[in-house]
Amino acid sequence: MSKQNGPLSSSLKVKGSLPLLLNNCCVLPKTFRAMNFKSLHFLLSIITFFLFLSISTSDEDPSSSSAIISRFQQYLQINTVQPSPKYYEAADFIISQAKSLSLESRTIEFVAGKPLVLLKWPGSNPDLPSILLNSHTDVVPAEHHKWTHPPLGAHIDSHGNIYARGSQDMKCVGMQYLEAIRRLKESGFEPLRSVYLSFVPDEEIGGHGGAEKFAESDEFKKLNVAIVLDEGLPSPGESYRVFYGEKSPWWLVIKAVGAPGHGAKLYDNTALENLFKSIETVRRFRASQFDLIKSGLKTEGDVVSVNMVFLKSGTPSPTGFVMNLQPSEAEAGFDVRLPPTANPESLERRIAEEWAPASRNMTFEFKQKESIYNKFGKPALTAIDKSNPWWNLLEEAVRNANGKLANPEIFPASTDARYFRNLGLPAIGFSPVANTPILLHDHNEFLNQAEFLKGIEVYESIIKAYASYDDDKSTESFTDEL
Ligand code: MET
Ligand SMILES: [Zn+2]
Ligand SMILES: [Zn+2]
Repeated sequence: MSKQNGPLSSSLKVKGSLPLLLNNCCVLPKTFRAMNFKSLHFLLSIITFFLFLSISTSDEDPSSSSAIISRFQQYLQINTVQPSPKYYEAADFIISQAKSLSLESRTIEFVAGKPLVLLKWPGSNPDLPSILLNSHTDVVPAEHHKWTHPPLGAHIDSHGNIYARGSQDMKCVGMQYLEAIRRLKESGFEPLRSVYLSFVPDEEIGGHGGAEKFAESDEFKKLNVAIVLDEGLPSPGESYRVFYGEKSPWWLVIKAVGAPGHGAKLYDNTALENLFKSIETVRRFRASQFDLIKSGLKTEGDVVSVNMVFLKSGTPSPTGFVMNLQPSEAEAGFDVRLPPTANPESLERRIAEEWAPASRNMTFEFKQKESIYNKFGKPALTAIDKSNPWWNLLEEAVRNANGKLANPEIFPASTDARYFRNLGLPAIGFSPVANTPILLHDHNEFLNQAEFLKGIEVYESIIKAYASYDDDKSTESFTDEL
């Protein structure tokens, strides 16, 4: 099920040849007098060679900004687009990064063909609970022709914006973790607690073959994790958004049936008429929830969101659809998300009685339906007060990196963090990306390279604070009290 990825290897660092070059320069005047033209030419060639070597090797310095950005681009260029992500390419890339950082690595396949890469930076006190930095390797599809730059190209424009699917969601975070560790190692920092990094598959299709199985596994138990960090959202402003809970996805399909007939005939009880009545009811509910946000009475994280994501009906023909036949079946799909404060029973009643009433022969099914409660029957929320030392450490660490946290929120969509919160573990959603429009799942997703680099410093500060935190009571209160 799981395999080690070979022995640890130390990082290979190519240094420039500047000292040698300077030595050459210093002896130049004296040597010059004693030289004929041929040997002078020879000496100049050598100098030019070392100058060239110095410039070209400084580009290869793994800590340089250009090397960091180029590694990010490489990861973005790997096609991990759902529904056919090239997971092994991503795994190979991550393992090669781990080797260059002397991190231990392991690949676990909870589902065949869906590797999860687990990296470890061992702490000096293995008895202390560990830190888990989670990120998903898959990305959602893109409509290539609607992008200004190809979604797998990682093109950098004149403003330094890197265009790619996954640049915000969430290959950026995976790479920022690794680059922060690179910097910490270079600074000589040694963690007290072990730091694990999990690169998981399938988040974008529910996480069932990835984080869900991982969180339930014995392998996970053995890691003795105290705190999980996972993705957040970019912040359009200066302050970093941060999340302590999230909405639960209910992916709902409503089905209508009705009498078929001539396309020219007006009659009652057609499938599409029945479906339209439901769609109108859902639309009114959606507007009522949205109005609560618009009026300022509630925030995005407090309301139920519902959006229609597909409509399916009609009788196909070689030229499109048959135009003079009213279909006998129709269905619509809705992405519904419930905040932790929702009343799931009341929403389910609403669906059965108003959105898909049996009185109109309507039926419904859930493609996904997750509880808002953790396994202890309590809302799956991470404490954001003094009772949670990890929260205070995060606030302080971000401040130390000259960043500011916005007020903590409920994540409006879903992330793998929910599988860890379900265990009663604290999990914080945080992407250190500010001054950036939110373009997750949108066209032209991009991230500015300067913002990406700044985020590495923020993680450096967080990982340092977390991995140094010396209190073995840090997990006790989280398993059953939330
Ligand atoms: N992160 C994705 C989303 O929120 C997939 C989550 S699975 C419900 O849509
Ligand atoms: Zn994501
Ligand atoms: Zn996503």
